[in-house]
Amino acid sequence: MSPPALRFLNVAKRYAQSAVLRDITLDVAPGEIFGLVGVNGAGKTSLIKCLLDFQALDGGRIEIFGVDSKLPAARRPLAFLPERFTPPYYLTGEDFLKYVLTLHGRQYDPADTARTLDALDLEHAALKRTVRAYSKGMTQKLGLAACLLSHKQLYVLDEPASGLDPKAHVLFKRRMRHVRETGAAVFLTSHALADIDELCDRLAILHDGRLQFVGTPDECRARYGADTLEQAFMASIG
Ligand SMILES: Nc1ncnc2c1ncn2[C@@H]1O[C@H](COP(=O)(O)OP(=O)(O)OP(=O)(O)O)[C@@H](O)[C@H]1O
Repeated sequence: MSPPALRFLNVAKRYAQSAVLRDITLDVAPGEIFGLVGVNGAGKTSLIKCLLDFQALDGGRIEIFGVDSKLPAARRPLAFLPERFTPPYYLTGEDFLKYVLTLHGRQYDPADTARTLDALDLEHAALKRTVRAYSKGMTQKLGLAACLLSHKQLYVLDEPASGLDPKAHVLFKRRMRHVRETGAAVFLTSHALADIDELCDRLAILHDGRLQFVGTPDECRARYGADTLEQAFMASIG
């Protein structure tokens, strides 16, 4: 049996004396879109930083396709979009994509790039401009394009729809479904519960450092006797 795309096993993380993650255990399957939700400061970005080995764990273990996430090789099948994506301002969009693809060990493919830009509604001419001239939404689209062009098996996206206009938002969700069809896994955070409901196969609610719920949106509503995911979320965080 193939290993999960992501496995968190009894993960614990503290900052000084303050526990931010306690006993987090969770699997994400290949071909699954998984959403992590929680109030500001719940620990979502901290969990992602632990997964990427940007921060050391205080307990537990994280595996990426069965490999300990502390090993650099574990992160090879993964593309990551940070919460505040800020590419080097002096590069053109095209230079940035070429640079990232080099890091991923891939050739720059103009046809693939054009398709990906269309899929995110980023005008092709923008690639010739330096990133300093980009709006917030354009910058976010560039970051998403860089991830998608890597054609990885796992996408870790911290608030990927942040700053996207309504059209790009719709196109982004369409693209995520396409990614799922290829068998890749997506682990994303979002504050937009409507997106989570529409897009995610399963979600986890992180609160007070613990997972309060893990399951499908329907299971979440049923668990809390709620009509909407918003109501269920509010009930889950008490
Ligand atoms: N490097 C750090 N040192 C100390 N405390 C930190 C550090 N990084 C995060 N924290 C604290 O850990 C808690 C969780 O932060 P984190 O950024 O993981 O939350 P989040 O769920 O991603 O929040 P948001 O939804 O606002 O992005 C917060 O209380 C934050 O202040």
